[in-house]
Amino acid sequence: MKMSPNQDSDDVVRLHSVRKVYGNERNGVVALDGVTLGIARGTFTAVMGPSGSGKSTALHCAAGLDRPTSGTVVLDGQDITGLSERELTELRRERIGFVFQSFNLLPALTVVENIQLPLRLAGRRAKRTEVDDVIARVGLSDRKGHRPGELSGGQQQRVAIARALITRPAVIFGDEPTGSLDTRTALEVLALLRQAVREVGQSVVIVTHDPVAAAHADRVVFLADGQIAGELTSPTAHAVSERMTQLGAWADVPAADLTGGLR
Ligand SMILES: Nc1ncnc2c1ncn2[C@@H]1O[C@H](COP(=O)(O)OP(=O)(O)OP(=O)(O)O)[C@@H](O)[C@H]1O
Repeated sequence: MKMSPNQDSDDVVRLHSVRKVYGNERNGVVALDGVTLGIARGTFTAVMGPSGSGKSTALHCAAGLDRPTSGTVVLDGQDITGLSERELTELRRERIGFVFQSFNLLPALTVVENIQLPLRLAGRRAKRTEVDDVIARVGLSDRKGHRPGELSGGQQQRVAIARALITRPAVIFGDEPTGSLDTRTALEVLALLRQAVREVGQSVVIVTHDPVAAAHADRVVFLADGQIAGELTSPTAHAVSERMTQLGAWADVPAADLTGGLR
């Protein structure tokens, strides 16, 4: 395993000078413009920022779903920037968990089968106790044989969380994991993610537009115009909203100026 010289050993993810340009450098869209960011292991991080600020791109680069144009990404101690497609697929399958806004469950499979799927794909046999334990943790022990279509949105997202937890990944990435849930269900899902961080030391990184969701995190990192535009630790929903308002109001100011202005 290759460690980057700037790697903090407690960082489960580290982006170093990550730049992502869609299209070519001259006419393309600069989605990330030199992002350097470390995510401490065993913490819950929320990424926020105005629409188009590069949040999803940052998450996709960190998770090996997208390749930076330049810069490096170190995940769980491994520089993933130079990996082949096959190696990236394996990495995503074995060391990363994903929770999406749209749940992405397989409709023909039962709850248990959906949760076992990542282990099966990795050629591992799921121990029944392991699966039972994770199902109990998300509170779906009485729904094991149901199919996704027979479950509420919140229950489906809980299946997705169980599926993400089953491989004990280095990091769970969530792209708007509560985006399609009502307030109360969203809070339940956030509490589950929080619990995974607290009880098993899971590392979780989510992108969200919701200050209440972000307030469940240990740390909120703000992006604006593809650059880091500040952060909050132990955030409150109010403080997050205020910062978002400032970022929106200052949308035409270069992000470099914002960083100074916010501190
Ligand atoms: N596949 C793509 N091709 C071209 N441009 C893209 C592509 N994906 C994203 N972009 C552009 O890159 C910039 C950052 O997009 P990104 O989706 O990362 O932002 P975001 O902060 O997640 O936005 P939102 O909050 O609206 O989901 C935007 O200007 C977007 O239009």
